[in-house]
Amino acid sequence: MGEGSGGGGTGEGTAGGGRAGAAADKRALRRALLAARAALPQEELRRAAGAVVRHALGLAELTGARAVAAYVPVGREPGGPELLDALRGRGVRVLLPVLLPDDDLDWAVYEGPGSLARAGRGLLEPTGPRLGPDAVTAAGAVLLPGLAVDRRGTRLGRGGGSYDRGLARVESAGAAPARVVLLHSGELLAAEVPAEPHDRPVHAAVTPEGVHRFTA
Ligand SMILES: Nc1nc2c(c(=O)[nH]1)N(C=O)[C@@H](CNc1ccc(C(=O)N[C@@H](CCC(=O)O)C(=O)O)cc1)CN2
Ligand SMILES: Nc1ncnc2c1ncn2[C@@H]1O[C@H](COP(=O)(O)OP(=O)(O)OP(=O)(O)O)[C@@H](O)[C@H]1O
Repeated sequence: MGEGSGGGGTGEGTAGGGRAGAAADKRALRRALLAARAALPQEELRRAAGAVVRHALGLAELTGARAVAAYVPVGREPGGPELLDALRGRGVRVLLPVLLPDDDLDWAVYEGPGSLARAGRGLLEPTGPRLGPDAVTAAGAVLLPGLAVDRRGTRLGRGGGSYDRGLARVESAGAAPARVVLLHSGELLAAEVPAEPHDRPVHAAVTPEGVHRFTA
């Protein structure tokens, strides 16, 4: 069933339905989206951060969730750390990812701004006890990073397959938390994001404009 070892490979880059085609198309789309993020003015980033946090905190999907898997936005990612503090202030157990050497994710509980430390790749990660990769299965909702989503809810991530693996564990455990991606304006695409069999669509996307829900 595999697509060969390690996922790299040569001879891709041409359009066409195969999986190598989708992976190459994802890489090209990622580059374009990162370039667009890099061009966003500081003022827009500030405005977007506040609006995304506000809309995210209003999500019905988060009401009643005792644990929420989230992440610490870094660089030009939408949202801000206030989201984590606000959730924690509601008594929610906020789980944050710790990137493992193979790009899989471990998880630890968010214990406040002082409990984060700089890690590789510009990330801010929790310093508390690691709960193991299966800890994400306890989340009642998952807030995901992403670069874009299409109208079907297909999400484009950073390319590590980290969240794809986490969501596969969640599914194997029989859990079905809401999956919500946080994005900038313009990252809700009219064009389709190339989908691969391992991709799990999100239920909603939060942008500075508001919440967009997808029907499965
Ligand atoms: N804030 C945040 N945390 C997260 C993720 C994420 O996307 N955002 N991840 C989602 O899976 C995992 C980390 N995966 C990552 C994969 C690639 C790069 C990356 O390409 N970094 C650039 C430098 C940062 C930049 O874009 O400026 C690099 O290494 O060149 C970063 C994180 C877990 N934690
Ligand atoms: N459940 C899984 N188990 C193992 N590898 C996986 C799984 N899901 C995806 N992968 C691998 O991860 C790699 C990256 O996948 P993809 O480009 O879809 O990542 P992404 O969705 O952009 O990243 P992320 O999930 O971290 O946001 C692919 O090579 C894929 O085969």
